[in-house]
Amino acid sequence: MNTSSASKAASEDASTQSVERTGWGRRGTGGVTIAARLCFENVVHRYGDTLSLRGIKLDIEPGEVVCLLGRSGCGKTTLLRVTAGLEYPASGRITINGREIAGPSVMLPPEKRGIGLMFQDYALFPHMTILKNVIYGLKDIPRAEAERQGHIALARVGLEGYAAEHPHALSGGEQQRVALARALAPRPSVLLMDEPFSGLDKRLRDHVREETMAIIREARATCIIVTHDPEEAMRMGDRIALMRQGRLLQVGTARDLYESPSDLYAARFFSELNEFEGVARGGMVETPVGMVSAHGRADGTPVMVAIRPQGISFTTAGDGVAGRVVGNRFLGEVDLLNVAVDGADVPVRVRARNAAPFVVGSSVWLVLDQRDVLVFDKLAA
Ligand SMILES: Nc1ncnc2c1ncn2[C@@H]1O[C@H](COP(=O)(O)OP(=O)(O)OP(=O)(O)O)[C@@H](O)[C@H]1O
Repeated sequence: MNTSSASKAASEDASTQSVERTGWGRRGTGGVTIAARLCFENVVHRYGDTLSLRGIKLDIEPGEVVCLLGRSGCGKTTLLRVTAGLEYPASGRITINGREIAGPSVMLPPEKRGIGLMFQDYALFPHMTILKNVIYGLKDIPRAEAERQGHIALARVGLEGYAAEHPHALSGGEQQRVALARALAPRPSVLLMDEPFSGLDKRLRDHVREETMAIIREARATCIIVTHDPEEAMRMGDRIALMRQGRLLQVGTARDLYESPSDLYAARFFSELNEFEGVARGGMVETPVGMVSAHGRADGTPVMVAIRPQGISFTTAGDGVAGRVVGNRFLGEVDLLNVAVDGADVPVRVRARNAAPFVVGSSVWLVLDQRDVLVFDKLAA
């Protein structure tokens, strides 16, 4: 046995063990995917003169779920399309388990990459049955085997009774699951999902999202999920990759990005902010709602201070910064108040519980929780 067949045998052995561990085999719900490492090495892409990806570097661990987050037009879909083989990178390399799938020497066609792709609109064929939709990508195996695997994939997503239906007979959530079954049927080692829940209303979305995550974890596919929604990214991603204008601005866990955003742009993604300009003096920065640490910045350094509305609370008269309530809106879990304070051009936003007594016109005193204060160099803002 040569080295490569030995390692292949080893990985097959590993996959057999994982069959037993995860229970795929016992429940007869289909074979496992061998999770893959997906690496981007300086990937650049252009649409004519538009630079849509400006040197993407990212290593995704086998079985890891990375959420790609960013504003419209930042290049999320393009990165998925380049990975899937639907677009060519201008330069750079993409590898799966060290094997180049796109780069200077190789450009594998989409069907040879072992990648499943799920589109935002599900892209189901309306004239085909659910089973035919699911087995659409299984062209290289005999029809009977493809149908067997199609039924297994439908069982995996809890739609075994729907094989003979057509897409229009299914709800939005069921169509989403058909699309997921189709993406998983060829047992891809990498699964790419473009805004997979955006077509669903909020209540259904939470439910379908949890189900989908359970299926992805069970399938052990390495996964990139594109989303606009930071909370969705925090709920689903092992890591979040925040994109801006064709670049990865920051990659890390939800906690990394929330607590230590790389700049004001990244911070704005994860919460509403009160923003103040300031200057470091004696290790502190003065803001209209109190003094905050300058985190070691030299005197005279211009900074932007960002304070989350939930980091400002009310204290007893005379203990904090004086203000006057100019707005109070009940949001259910909390009240959102606008408070006018001296030195702030716009009212300060405060999120607080049990704030009903603070009606418009009330005098209040504000105090800061330093955990909700972020300070950035002004140049980086
Ligand atoms: N087919 C195309 N031809 C020319 N430019 C394109 C094409 N597709 C996308 N672009 C441009 O490339 C950039 C990245 O687009 P992309 O669709 O990847 O962004 P996105 O982050 O997925 O946006 P959205 O969240 O709105 O889907 C944008 O400036 C966009 O206008």
